[in-house]
Amino acid sequence: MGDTMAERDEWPDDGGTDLVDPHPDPDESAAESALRPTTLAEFDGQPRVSDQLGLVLEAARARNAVPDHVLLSGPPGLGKTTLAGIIAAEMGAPLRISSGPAIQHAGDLAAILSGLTEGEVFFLDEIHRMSRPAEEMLYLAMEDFRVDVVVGKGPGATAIPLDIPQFTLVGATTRAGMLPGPLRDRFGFNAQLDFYDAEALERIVARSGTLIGADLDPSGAVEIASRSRGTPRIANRLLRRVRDYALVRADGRITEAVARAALDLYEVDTLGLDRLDRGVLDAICRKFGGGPVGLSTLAIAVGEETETVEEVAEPFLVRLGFLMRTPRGRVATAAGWRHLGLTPPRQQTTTTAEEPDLFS
Ligand SMILES: Nc1ncnc2c1ncn2[C@@H]1O[C@H](COP(=O)(O)OP(=O)(O)OP(=O)(O)O)[C@@H](O)[C@H]1O
Repeated sequence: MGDTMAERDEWPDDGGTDLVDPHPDPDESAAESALRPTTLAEFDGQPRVSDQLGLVLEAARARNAVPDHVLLSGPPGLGKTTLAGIIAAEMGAPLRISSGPAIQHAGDLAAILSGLTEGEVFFLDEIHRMSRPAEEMLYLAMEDFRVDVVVGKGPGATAIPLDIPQFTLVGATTRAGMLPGPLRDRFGFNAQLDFYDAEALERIVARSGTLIGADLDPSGAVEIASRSRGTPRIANRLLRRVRDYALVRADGRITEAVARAALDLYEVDTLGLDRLDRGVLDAICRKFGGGPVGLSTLAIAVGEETETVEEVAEPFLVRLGFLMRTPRGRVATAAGWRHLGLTPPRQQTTTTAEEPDLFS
């Protein structure tokens, strides 16, 4: 499709094979589905969104109406797909799932919309990646529950209006800023999902542990949660790996010590940095004196593609306050130096914040 960097996700889908990569991994979809909460009451960790959404759904039920269209935005792995399923379940409605990149022609969208049943929830993932003609068709569908089907070509083409059933669109995007204003305005409710705090992740890990039948000590859940980068998808993935370790290398019980040993083995450190994250930070500090160093030089130094460094490792390092992207190149902060157990150079010690806030 020839996406430019600017058009692509800040959290792009690179296949998601990495343990701490927040993107979905197709091989994990069955395991993920088994752990999805199915009611709003079960959806832990986003109290503001749960409260507001609960009100929207309750009001719709009271009015015996289809709920307003809902826009969910935020980084991958925080529960957008899960929430779409919850909205459908809470409304007792079927759920239809598609994604922006899958809808390249307006006709694809017309086919989906005209096949919906009354009240159906239509989840459209990566809505910012839909084609322009499909997007324009969606405006009309969202507002008037109508699509114009164009028949014929050239000057003789005619648009035949077609009524479609009332439905609720749940749009999901990692880039709310990339949505055109007219599309954003057509959503009645707009929810921004945030990274989860440690306590919420602990509860999620404990719940998932019960569901997968793991023998999980609360201290083990704390250890897993603290290395999960504020992201339930990563927490569940680490839990599965730690469960395996506990079965093979210990007596099956996931204690703090077992979780720690397992995650050390998988090279996920106490803040959730993996080998690539640490490699990038280490190269900036040790090979380039803390920077600034250009992205391509840095990528060569760690033996990775520039895209991988820029899109997979850097966002989390920036979020932790360990790395700065400056016009002159990448710079390690004092906190970054300290995380590696190194002493920051003198001019660095005063320039940066102290310990990072992992979950903000
Ligand atoms: N609040 C939550 N409580 C418990 N589990 C959660 C919660 N949010 C997400 N999860 C779990 O995290 C995993 C990923 O969630 P989900 O697929 O909904 O994320 P997403 O935001 O749609 O990600 P993407 O945008 O990459 O598709 C699922 O297994 C789900 O069960």
